[in-house]
Amino acid sequence: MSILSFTRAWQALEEQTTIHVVLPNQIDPKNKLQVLWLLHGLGDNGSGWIRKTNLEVLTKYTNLAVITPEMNRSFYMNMANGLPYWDYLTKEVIPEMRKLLPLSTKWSDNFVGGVSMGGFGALKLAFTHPDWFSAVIPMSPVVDLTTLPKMMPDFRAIFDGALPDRYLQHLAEAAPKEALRKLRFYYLMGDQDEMKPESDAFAAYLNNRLGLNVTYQTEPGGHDWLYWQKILPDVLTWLLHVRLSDGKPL
Ligand SMILES: N[C@@H](CCC(=O)N[C@@H](CSC=O)C(=O)NCC(=O)O)C(=O)O
Repeated sequence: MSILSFTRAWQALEEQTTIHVVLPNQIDPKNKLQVLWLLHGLGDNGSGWIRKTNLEVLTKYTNLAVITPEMNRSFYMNMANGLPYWDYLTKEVIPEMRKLLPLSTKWSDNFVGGVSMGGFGALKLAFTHPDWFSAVIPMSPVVDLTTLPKMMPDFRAIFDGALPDRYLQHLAEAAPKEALRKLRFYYLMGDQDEMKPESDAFAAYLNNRLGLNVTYQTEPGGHDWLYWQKILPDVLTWLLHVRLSDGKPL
């Protein structure tokens, strides 16, 4: 595997960020790579996935590019008193990385996942751009923004006024239902995670109210990297099944 560390300035942010990329050794120029966009949580950065898991070893067997954008403490938003990270991600990072690397742009070849704040980001990307990804993997996602003050003392950098209630539900309800129902979700949550009751309810809402294809897996685990590094092999195995079930050679 190759690990690239890609640093440059971005127009939306007017500052430098570093994006980490895991690439397979064998790249066939005729077949563009399938991509897992893997999002980090609060207090972390894109390097977290590389430093705190065995991502490099696991992806040796998956022939997949993995991209971990740097999103700072943005909650995957254009911040009210900060930088427009959502625009940077959706209008710059994803299109630019696709220009620079041999990445497939097809819906069926793109997958998005993330932990905690990054799980929120993965759900937000799926609901706002359901035609960009075919599989969505929220791991211990924050699904209720009204709980933000408990975890993030500087939440006013993101939201000026009242915290949005049912933010993800509104996005999901506004998304084209046909496109949403084509997505496959693998939603993972630790039993010891304080946010589990919100996720139990949110996963049930996605499955039962919206009729989405959501596999909700809960097991012993907290809101931490011990749990996330433990579930990463399950995530990549589930993704392999999804990719193989599409009938394409990997
Ligand atoms: N109150 C802290 C919260 C930081 C924190 O615990 N972050 C978790 C992810 S939680 C959701 O996004 C984490 O994994 N941090 C990195 C680590 O290595 O522990 C704050 O305001 O930052």
